[in-house]
Amino acid sequence: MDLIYAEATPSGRGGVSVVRISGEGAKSVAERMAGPLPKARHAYLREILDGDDLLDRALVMWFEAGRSFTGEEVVEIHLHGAPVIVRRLGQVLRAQGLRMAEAGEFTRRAFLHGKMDLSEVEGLGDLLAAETESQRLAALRMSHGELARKADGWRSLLIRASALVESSVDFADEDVPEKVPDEVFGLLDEFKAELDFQIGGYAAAERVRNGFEVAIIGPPNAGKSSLINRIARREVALVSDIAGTTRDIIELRLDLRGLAVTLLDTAGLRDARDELESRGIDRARHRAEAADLRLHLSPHGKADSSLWQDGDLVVASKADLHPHVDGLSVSSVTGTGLDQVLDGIFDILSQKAAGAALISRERQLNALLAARAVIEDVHGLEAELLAEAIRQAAASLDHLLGRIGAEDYLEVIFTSFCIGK
Ligand SMILES: Nc1nc2c(c(=O)[nH]1)N(C=O)[C@@H](CNc1ccc(C(=O)N[C@@H](CCC(=O)O)C(=O)O)cc1)CN2
Ligand SMILES: Nc1nc2c(ncn2[C@@H]2O[C@H](COP(=O)(O)OP(=O)(O)OP(=O)(O)O)[C@@H](O)[C@H]2O)c(=O)[nH]1
Repeated sequence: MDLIYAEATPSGRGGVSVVRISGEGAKSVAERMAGPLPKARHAYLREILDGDDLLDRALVMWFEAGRSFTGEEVVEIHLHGAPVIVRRLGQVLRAQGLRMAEAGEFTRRAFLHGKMDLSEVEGLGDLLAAETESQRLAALRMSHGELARKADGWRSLLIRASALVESSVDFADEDVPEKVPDEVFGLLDEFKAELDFQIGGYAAAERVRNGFEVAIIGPPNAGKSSLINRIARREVALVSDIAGTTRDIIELRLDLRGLAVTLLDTAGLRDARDELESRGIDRARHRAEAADLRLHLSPHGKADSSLWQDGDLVVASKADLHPHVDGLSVSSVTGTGLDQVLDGIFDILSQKAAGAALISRERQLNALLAARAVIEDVHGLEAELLAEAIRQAAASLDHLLGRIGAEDYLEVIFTSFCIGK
């Protein structure tokens, strides 16, 4: 594989810029510029030379093939963080025949050399995209192989089951119908329970990864836009005392005490006065129905019964104008009650988040559903068919970890990566 390089740190001015080189010969490329680098994984402060020209004084280290992030020989040059220095180094490297890496190419090489499986690559992608603590934690677990280790455990169950089935075939008396040992079904039931647990917790994990949706709904002029503005601490939605101001849905991405949440401001619910308002209300209803939680907002703290779902939150608005009512109330003018409303949302969503599985992508879900489907009705199957079902379940696990069929998927995932990762 050819030698590639890229800036690993974000481009621009900063304290330090790291340029990474990967591929066979990376070390000699670096030694030509920086002098001898005797020990792998040791940082050397060196003058980086372009011929006789001093390019920078930098920290340089190398990693031997097989013991690096990509699995190839890797060099890191930690330069002063000025774009002009990075640019100059790039020129020198290209002059030596190196090529600038594509987005995700270092990680792709790590995958190709078995340093990471597909779930770890996905976890790394999530980690780089994480905006909140819960996203960071879930991504970190995934990128450190937690799902991969689980899947290896399941694979061991299948291997044991498969060995038991084989032995029942091998030693069966020709005249007596072979009997599959009960233990096989015990193992498969155990596997099935693990799959069910992950499949059952997929939706919550997906929400943690992509964010929960909370729709603020209520009659016109209830103060929905004012509330979302107060939470955003800026004017994301227009506020007016004209009923029916909000028509389209306005989204606000929030880090709510570590959870990623999208708040939706929606059109006030009433019999629409015109076509445009009517379309806005339809939209509001659809999004509200599909949301993870509805916050019913109105001056008197009444819920909209046509959109009510168990566990919804009811909040009285304009608390500065109205006497205290039972339950939650908020004033977007004074801010009274705002923390309690946010706490209320957080409590409900964090309960949902607590049910999160490890799998959080549709691709992962599909792999597990496929495994689940082939072992659904195995009880009483004869040995040959049973062995085949177990093989197929194991193949689904191979899909999960990208041992089969990863190529197309990698293309998709790496387009979301930066150059240098
Ligand atoms: N300077 C620097 N910092 C970094 C990275 C990096 O590449 N360079 N990372 C890049 O993402 C992350 C750390 N991840 C890394 C993962 C594996 C290896 C590595 O060398 N693995 C070898 C050796 C393992 C060992 O000796 O324990 C291997 O897996 O064989 C290095 C960094 C975050 N910080
Ligand atoms: N006193 C007081 N007035 C408020 C409060 N919240 C909103 N208002 C006022 O109520 C009116 C309607 O507020 P909006 O936030 O536009 O209400 P909305 O629910 O988004 O209205 P639609 O877009 O018509 O559905 C505006 O005049 C706001 O200034 C509040 O907490 N206290």
